[in-house]
Amino acid sequence: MALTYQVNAVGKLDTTSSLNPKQNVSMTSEKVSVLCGEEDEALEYDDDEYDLEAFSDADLSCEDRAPGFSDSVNGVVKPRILLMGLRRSGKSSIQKVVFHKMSPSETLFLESTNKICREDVSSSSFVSFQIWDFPGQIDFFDPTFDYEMIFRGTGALIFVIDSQDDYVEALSRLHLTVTRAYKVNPDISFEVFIHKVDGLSDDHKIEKQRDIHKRTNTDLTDAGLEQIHLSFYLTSIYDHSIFEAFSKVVQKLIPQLPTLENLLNIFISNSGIEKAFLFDVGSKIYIATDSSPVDMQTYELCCDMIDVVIDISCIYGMPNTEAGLPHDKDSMAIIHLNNTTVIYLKEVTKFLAMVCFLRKESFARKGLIDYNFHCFKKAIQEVFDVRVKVQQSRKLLNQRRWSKLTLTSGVCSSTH
Ligand SMILES: Nc1nc2c(ncn2[C@@H]2O[C@H](COP(=O)(O)OP(=O)(O)OP(=O)(O)O)[C@@H](O)[C@H]2O)c(=O)[nH]1
Repeated sequence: MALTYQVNAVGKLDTTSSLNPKQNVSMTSEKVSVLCGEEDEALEYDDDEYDLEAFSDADLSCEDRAPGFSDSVNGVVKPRILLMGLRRSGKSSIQKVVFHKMSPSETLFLESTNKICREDVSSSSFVSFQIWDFPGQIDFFDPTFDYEMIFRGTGALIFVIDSQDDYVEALSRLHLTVTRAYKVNPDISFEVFIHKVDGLSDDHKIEKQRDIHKRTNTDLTDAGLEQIHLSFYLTSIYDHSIFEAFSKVVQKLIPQLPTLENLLNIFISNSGIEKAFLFDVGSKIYIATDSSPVDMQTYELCCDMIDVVIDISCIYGMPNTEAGLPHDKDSMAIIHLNNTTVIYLKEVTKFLAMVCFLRKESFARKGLIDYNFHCFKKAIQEVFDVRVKVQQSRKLLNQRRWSKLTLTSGVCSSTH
């Protein structure tokens, strides 16, 4: 099923900021060399030839069971993102809004979390991780809480601070959490969400961020741990800031990020495109963008476009029985804004979509853009292929290790 529609939207987008798509471009794949910038004609090709779906799967489920390490047995070790913070700081709301499409007002009725809630997020081969939502009252000194085991397999630790509340206690908890986690695993990226900023004025937000930043760094320096780096984000579930912040956290866990960025740089510089994002459609997390700066307004427009595409697909699209989605890898959408900007969305896989910003004049060369997009898709498939191969060999290795272990323990028990 291919969805093609055009929406004339009235909106104002500042596209005057100079974007320099050519910076930091380097060839990463042989296939990329086929991207062309001179030709201006539509080229025919068979899009179905490259079936990226074979490498994608969707699994979004909240599990109440106790955390375990079964994934490493399968060879697929998903990076873990921990959501920590004081009670009622907004941890579960963040998870529900970003990954379950819960409307922000519904979070008012969320019950307090009383045990660790683990959730697998695998929207595509690139977006694959686990989120562990911790109850606010977790006690590190409780002997039943094995924090070493938890921090050892963690990729990112998000600490949520309620900015509308007094944050003195939250800061001492943050310090305790970060120092403990760092001692167990210095590779964790520490992310601090200064949350619920929707109730604050712009000046107030900046002031709070500066104050929190200063206090945490002073505490770390006093403890002789100034090498720990914390990243700060101002977030709210009532706007796009939470999606943007989560995008940045997830990007740090994607080892192929530099390759994806290079591919996007090459794609836009050869297609007359000003900005391109690679989105995980389900969560509206962007997993990569070109090297030009991201402004919030552009990101919000992308999110709005994805919402429009999903809504129209749900109403008019035929459900894809295989994945249960109303859109598929051939879906695309074009929105013309009234300031000569065009937003072009094209699905890369069932779960990933590219959203591009370009001027009307550049869009006249749609044939060239589509051809370059086709090459981009091929190059991405190569990156997927490498990843799949690595995972398969890891799986094989682990299976061998396990069968050896079982054999040894079997021999031991029979000799007793
Ligand atoms: N104004 C505002 N309120 C928020 C925001 N995020 C969450 N909340 C509210 O904060 C309250 C607590 O949210 P929860 O998600 O249950 O908090 P929690 O950290 O999971 O709480 P525990 O499970 O007790 O640890 C709810 O009433 C939410 O509606 C936000 O960005 N802005």
